[in-house]
Amino acid sequence: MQDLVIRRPDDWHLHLRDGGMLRGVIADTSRHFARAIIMPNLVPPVVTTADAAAYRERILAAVPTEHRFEPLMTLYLTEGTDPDDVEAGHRRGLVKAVKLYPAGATTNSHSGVRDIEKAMPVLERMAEIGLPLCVHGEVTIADVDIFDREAVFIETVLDPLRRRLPELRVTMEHVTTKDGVDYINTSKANLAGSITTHHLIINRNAILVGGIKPHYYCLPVAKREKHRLALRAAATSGDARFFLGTDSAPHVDPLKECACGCAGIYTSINTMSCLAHVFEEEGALDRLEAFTSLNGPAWYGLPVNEETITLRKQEQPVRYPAKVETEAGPVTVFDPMFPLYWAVV
Ligand SMILES: NC(=O)N[C@@H](CC(=O)O)C(=O)O
Ligand SMILES: [Zn+2]
Ligand SMILES: [Zn+2]
Repeated sequence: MQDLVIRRPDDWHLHLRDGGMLRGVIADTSRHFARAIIMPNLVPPVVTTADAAAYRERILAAVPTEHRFEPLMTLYLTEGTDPDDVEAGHRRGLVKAVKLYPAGATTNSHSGVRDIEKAMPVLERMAEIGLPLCVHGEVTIADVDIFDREAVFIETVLDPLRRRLPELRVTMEHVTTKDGVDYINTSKANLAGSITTHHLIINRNAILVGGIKPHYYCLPVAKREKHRLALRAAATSGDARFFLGTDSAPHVDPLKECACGCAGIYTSINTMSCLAHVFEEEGALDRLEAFTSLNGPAWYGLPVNEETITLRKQEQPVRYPAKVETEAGPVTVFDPMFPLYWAVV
């Protein structure tokens, strides 16, 4: 038996959805995580400070009474977003970031940004007030190969934007490529990246070898092995620019297991077990805390959590359910394809 005590972790990219799904999944996060950056891609999206305030109340109402959990709210950037509303939400401490979805890039992104020019007044205001922009970094150009969409986004959208607005603080969310890791590593300031649990574990073979596996499909889609290795190196490096954003993204099974399945992998429930396994494999258990509990708060300007959690390596594998049952329907849990021995006790 081996114990690892770390500060309570936070999740810097999480989808909780709403209604019955929210009620079904929230405890899997609030059991282990103290805070999470909540993605605003509901239908309709969380666009205004008033939307975010109302959504926050719905989340808090769903948290089990025995858990302490703070949702960190984000606004969904549209071409009509009002800079004054964003600033007001930030000033009152409610809005922690604004999220850029290129229109059509991922789940519920149709209200996102088509022409970044139209979002410049908001982005300029955010640069002024120090409010981070979270980006889903993929282009949506039809003739760009889906495996290249992150690298092309960095070159054609993100880098030009950062040159134009060097003061804008940008979180590259769910980095999936070596290109992304390299871009962050060479940046001097105002850029950080979140990395998911699943992208540290699977490459694109998981989706396609031996039959099509919809529960390994997410966006950005998992890439080649060399990219997974670059993500592992970044996550386990201790470098303050990289931190955990699980991108746990529940969809009910019928919407995954069909002819046009949704993108998203549900990892909230077993993320800490998976991460301890990965960090142990990389000989970096001593840097797990930086990735899950220290680097994120530093980037978002928040205090670290005072509470701790204990991870224990057990003799027998930890049992997680194959599916989480919610009022909205069953949600399949991420299967790392190896037994997990680390449990949160
Ligand atoms: N990651 C995903 O595959 N899906 C996310 C959207 C996103 O984060 O891109 C979702 O909302 O389902
Ligand atoms: Zn995304
Ligand atoms: Zn996401």
